[in-house]
Amino acid sequence: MSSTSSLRSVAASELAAEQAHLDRLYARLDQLRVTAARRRDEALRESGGTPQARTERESRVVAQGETLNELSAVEDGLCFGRLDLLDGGRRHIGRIGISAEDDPADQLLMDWRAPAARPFYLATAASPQGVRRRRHLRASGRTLLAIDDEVLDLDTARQSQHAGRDGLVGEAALLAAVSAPRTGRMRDIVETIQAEQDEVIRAPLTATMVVQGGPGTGKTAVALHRAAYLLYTYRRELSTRGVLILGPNPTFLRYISHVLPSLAETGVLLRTMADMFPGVHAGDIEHPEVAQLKGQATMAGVIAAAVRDRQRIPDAAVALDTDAGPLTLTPDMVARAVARARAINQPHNLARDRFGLELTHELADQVAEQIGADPLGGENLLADADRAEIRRELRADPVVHGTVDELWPTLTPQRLVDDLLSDRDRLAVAAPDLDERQRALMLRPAGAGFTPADVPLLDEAAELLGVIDRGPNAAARRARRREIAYAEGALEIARGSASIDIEDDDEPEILAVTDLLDAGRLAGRQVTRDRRTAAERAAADRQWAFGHVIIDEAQELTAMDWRLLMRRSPNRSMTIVGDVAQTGARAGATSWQDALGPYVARRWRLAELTVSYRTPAEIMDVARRVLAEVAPDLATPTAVRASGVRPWRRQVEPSELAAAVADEVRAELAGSGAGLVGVLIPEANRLALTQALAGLDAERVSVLAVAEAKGLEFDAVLLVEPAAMVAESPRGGSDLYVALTRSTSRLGVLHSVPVPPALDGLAAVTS
Ligand SMILES: Nc1ncnc2c1ncn2[C@@H]1O[C@H](COP(=O)(O)OP(=O)(O)OP(=O)(O)O)[C@@H](O)[C@H]1O
Repeated sequence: MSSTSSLRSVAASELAAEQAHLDRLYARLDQLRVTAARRRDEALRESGGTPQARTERESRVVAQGETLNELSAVEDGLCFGRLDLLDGGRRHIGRIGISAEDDPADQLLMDWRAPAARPFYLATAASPQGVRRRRHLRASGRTLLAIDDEVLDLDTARQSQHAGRDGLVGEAALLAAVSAPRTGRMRDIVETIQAEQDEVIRAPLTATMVVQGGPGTGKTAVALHRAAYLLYTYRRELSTRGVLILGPNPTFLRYISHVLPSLAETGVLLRTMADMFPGVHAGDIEHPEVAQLKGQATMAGVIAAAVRDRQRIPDAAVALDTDAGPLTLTPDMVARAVARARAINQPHNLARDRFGLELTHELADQVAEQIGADPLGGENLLADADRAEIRRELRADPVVHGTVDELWPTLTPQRLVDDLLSDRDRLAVAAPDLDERQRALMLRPAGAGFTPADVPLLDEAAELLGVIDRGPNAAARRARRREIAYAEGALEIARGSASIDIEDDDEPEILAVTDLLDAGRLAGRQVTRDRRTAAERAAADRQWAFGHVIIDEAQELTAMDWRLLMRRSPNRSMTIVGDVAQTGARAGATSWQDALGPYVARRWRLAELTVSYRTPAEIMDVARRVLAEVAPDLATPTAVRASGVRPWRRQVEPSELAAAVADEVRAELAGSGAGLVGVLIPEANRLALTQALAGLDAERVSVLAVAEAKGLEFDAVLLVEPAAMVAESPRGGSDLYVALTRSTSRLGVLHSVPVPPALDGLAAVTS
């Protein structure tokens, strides 16, 4: 039960007291900023000193700069709540923690991520968690506007006998937040996190957790707040190893990118799959069927076969004109050298030296045969030292070098994949299980750019090829990698033999070693002299092992994508966020167990989000009918509110469609509802509609195919020709479900051909 008090009904003294506290907080914030700026400037002014002193100084400049960023990011909504406890205590809750200048123990403001702030999100009248009253503060800038109180003490609640509005925490603040017009940038939800979301945000670091939830249930918001929570709680581990957040497309990354700084966090790498291979930007889009083929797990075998195919055994003997005289390289000699080089189980580029050595041995034996043979048929007359000398000479022989290059070339992943996808014969050898048509589909000209579906293939190739690291500090890097690999192995064993099954026990009482230590720490701290942040270093290092990996829209990932990501997350500390009902990619997931099973068996935890904060009840009713066809066993989330606006549909002549869409968009822009308009279209209509809408307010209007609208939201959505949208893809039903649920309040459908049956019930309007 909750009671809400507005500005008018709260005693003026109460407001004045809160404003006074806010004033004190802002004064302290200003003071902290001045101190951080002064320290940074002092460090900048210092000069000279030993290299170590310089490095330390630079780190201080970076650290103070980060502190300043954090302090400026919390200006708006610095303090948004207060808990009054049953024991008489009181805590103000805000975006960061602030203590009094003269007494660090005097906590003026509690960071929302601190354990003591948790009751702000969890306490209810039925389970008050020591809280008597929860207060939401609404401010504009530094001025307090209103106070919303919820009394959680059951006695007080009973006495007041107000009409009950149970279930949601901080209902007034929540409804205000979800009803506000959208700006095209995601906002943080720290003021109104709900209990089921809080469970996910504060789950232990080591878990592999899947967050399944329908559209608008806050999966993205929760994932971002989890990143902020983890960085706050496990700062030491994560500041060295970083957190990766993977999203579906650049528009989506732009949409969410400012949320984390406003949560006062850095050290996070935001990426799409297209950028997960350093040095390659996979910009091109390709046919969904090709992407599907490239996403299948069997492609790992195809890449392995492509690498083996580059370890060539000639069909016939080859004559070599070496400095030691003419020699004959037979297929048998090469086959023996290849077999011995493969037997050392090293990646292709690293095993190449061994191949060269073995080949030289074979050739040296031939030279020895020629010049050391005993004419009387006895043992070869050459001494070991003579043979060694022959081998040395052959190793330096340019003809032998050239032969090794030809038979076992040093390869980059880019070259291997490019050669494979642009050569019919190579593809036929490496992918015999694909049929002619499929291979023909995959073929493309040499040197054509890479696509996002190529990225995991490049990564697979890089694993199998190995990198010959010759840059500065290469030896140190190799040593470091060996240490981490060893440590990860040790942790994996510890993890595998843990007696607790995390599925069965939410709060394991016995700490496993992996709860205490990760490989980075086990192996010693990540190399420190590098001044870049963990995120910057991770971006440049293909083999970086992240401290935590967060994946949004994870249902879109293919089996090959998962392989890449699991390499970046050897400790499997992951938050995997998605909705299997919204899968658009043909090789995307329809079952979490199928996607994750190969890596974590059943050791993953499922959290479900059930309330939609975006889509109003009227639109959710329509979406429900679509979902019933797409995924009958999944439930649509419950809408947190109704908008009072009925979704509609209007049929027009095909020739009038583009103009009708433009008219509707203009009407939206001119209407009273501020905010964004999303025009969601089938690919086939893109050109006509882009032309028809050219010149309209680009800040507020977006014309997008469904794949581009994943994860986004608009105040009003116009859905164009849904039947074509459904027909365009084998996952068309899911696309329609995604499209319908992008709206926060208004939905209209414009079509020239009949709509899919699930939309028949929409109110039909004429112009
Ligand atoms: N506790 C909350 N308080 C206020 N707003 C919230 C809360 N949870 C979610 N929202 C808002 O609801 C909207 C939908 O959230 P979000 O985009 O994270 O959902 P999603 O589950 O990722 O959706 P989709 O599956 O469609 O991508 C956002 O505007 C978000 O800010």
